[in-house]
Amino acid sequence: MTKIAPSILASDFANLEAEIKEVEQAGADYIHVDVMDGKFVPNISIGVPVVEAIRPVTSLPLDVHLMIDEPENYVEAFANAGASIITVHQEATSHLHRTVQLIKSKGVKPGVVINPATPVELIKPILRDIDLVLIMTVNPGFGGQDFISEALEKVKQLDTWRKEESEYTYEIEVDGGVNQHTSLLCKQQGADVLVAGSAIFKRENRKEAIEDIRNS
Ligand SMILES: O=C(CO)[C@H](O)[C@H](O)COP(=O)(O)O
Repeated sequence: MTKIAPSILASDFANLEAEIKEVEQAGADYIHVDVMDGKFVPNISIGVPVVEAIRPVTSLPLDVHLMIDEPENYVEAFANAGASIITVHQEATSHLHRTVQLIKSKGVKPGVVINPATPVELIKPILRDIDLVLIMTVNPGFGGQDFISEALEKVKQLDTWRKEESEYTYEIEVDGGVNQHTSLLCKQQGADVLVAGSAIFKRENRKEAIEDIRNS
């Protein structure tokens, strides 16, 4: 069954605990946390204290997407705050292998994410070391953007590689512009986890929203 990771970027921050509990009850599999530094992406969102604050309010894995330059400097802080998965951008560090090993050493699952214009071949050497690959279908930084369908070729390639190579155990996650229509395209190419912000939190009925995305 396709996993659904609601992105709290689109939630009501004044009621974050209630928002998280509602999507957990509604069947979410991960809570997706978008961390932005105003440098790697042109926006600032949430940081370590928020991850620490939400850790006790849900039993779901916290899927922490670091949209920050030199993420290696913050791995320990997010691990200590309670991240279950830490995903770093290939474009944001000169030391991808070292950063992935650092995440693992903290007992956290490592993920690698690439922007829409980044070729998937660039991360092939790291695939056997990671638990998750995140394919961006928008340019990161903001919720509510249009889905870039060209990026789906990379989902298909990742699915092909993992069918050919038993050492690859990564989940394929897609993020950006995912809704009940675009979700079908993602699943058809082999995506396992779908991140959705606006399509879940901007709807009154979160259960229906999650089911519509999962069952499209
Ligand atoms: O990483 C992100 C933005 O950089 C968000 O997770 C993503 O954009 C989700 O928002 P939406 O579903 O509204 O597109």
